Amino acid sequence: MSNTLSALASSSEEVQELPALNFLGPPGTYSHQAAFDVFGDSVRYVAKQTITSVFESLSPELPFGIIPQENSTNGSVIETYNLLRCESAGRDSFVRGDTNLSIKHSLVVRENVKIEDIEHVFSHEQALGQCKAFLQGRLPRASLVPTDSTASAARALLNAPSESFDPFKSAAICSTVVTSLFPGLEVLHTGIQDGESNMTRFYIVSYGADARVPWQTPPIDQKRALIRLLPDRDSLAWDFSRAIKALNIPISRIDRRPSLSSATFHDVYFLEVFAEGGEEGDVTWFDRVNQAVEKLRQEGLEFTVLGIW
Ligand SMILES: O=C(O)C(=O)C[C@]1(C(=O)O)C=C[C@@H](O)C=C1
Repeated sequence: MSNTLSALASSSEEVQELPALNFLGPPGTYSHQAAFDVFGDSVRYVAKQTITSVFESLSPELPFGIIPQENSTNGSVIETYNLLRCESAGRDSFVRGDTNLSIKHSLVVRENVKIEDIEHVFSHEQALGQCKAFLQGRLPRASLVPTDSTASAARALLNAPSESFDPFKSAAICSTVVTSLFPGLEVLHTGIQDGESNMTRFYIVSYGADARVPWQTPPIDQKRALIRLLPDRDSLAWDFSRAIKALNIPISRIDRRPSLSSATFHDVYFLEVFAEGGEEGDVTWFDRVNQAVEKLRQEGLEFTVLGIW
């Protein structure tokens, strides 16, 4: 896996012709690995610095992307839901599928750094949140520093020492893959995530609802859709069951973020719906979702379909 990821980080002419897929870089992030599992060598991988820039860079030239959506230990990825609040979601960019990756974190240091030397631990805030027990048990006094990604935290350890940063007193939490991509780093501990199973789910996103997704290993037929709902009143005075009754379709999860309006306690809701038992019958999943949201329209509720897959 690591060799393949590093090969993909280089850009041959053949690769230049493949459809581009934005991922949270640098190479070696979990987003990169999750993308590689489903797209293999069918896309050109374009590393972006943040989850926000993965999403905001979607365009006819950079039509595909992958963004983390939730983790089984640490919960929803807030940056992703904040992006899904924007007007461009459901107008220009759409969710086209999802994929899961089992996440095994390692504590990585610059060669020869010992655990007793570590004063600072760098990583993406999701990874820091997924390793709480290890950090409290083994590095209770270390300061925890959030970074744009797990691999960028590891790569930063190779920087020269400066007044504000000492790589010889620092560690990163990331995948072991990173040590083969960035020589000079070594693994101190593996499997440091809390709990036995730690899984992150990612959304595959595209520019335009119809762009053909270049799956190499397509996920099994998923029959899901994501609907963004915007109540007209403040969320404390709003009866959510109105929307659930109107939709009348199985709902697997509801997420909620403050809306982008300036009204106090005005929240936006994200409802992920699914076809029970993969059922279809005479009506396609696409039509079923559209019929369900038509009921929301009849109720006078404001909504946007962010993706049907
Ligand atoms: O930083 C990375 O490696 C990422 O791909 C991001 C991310 C996330 O935001 O959830 C992805 C999977 C893990 O849960 C930790 C971090």
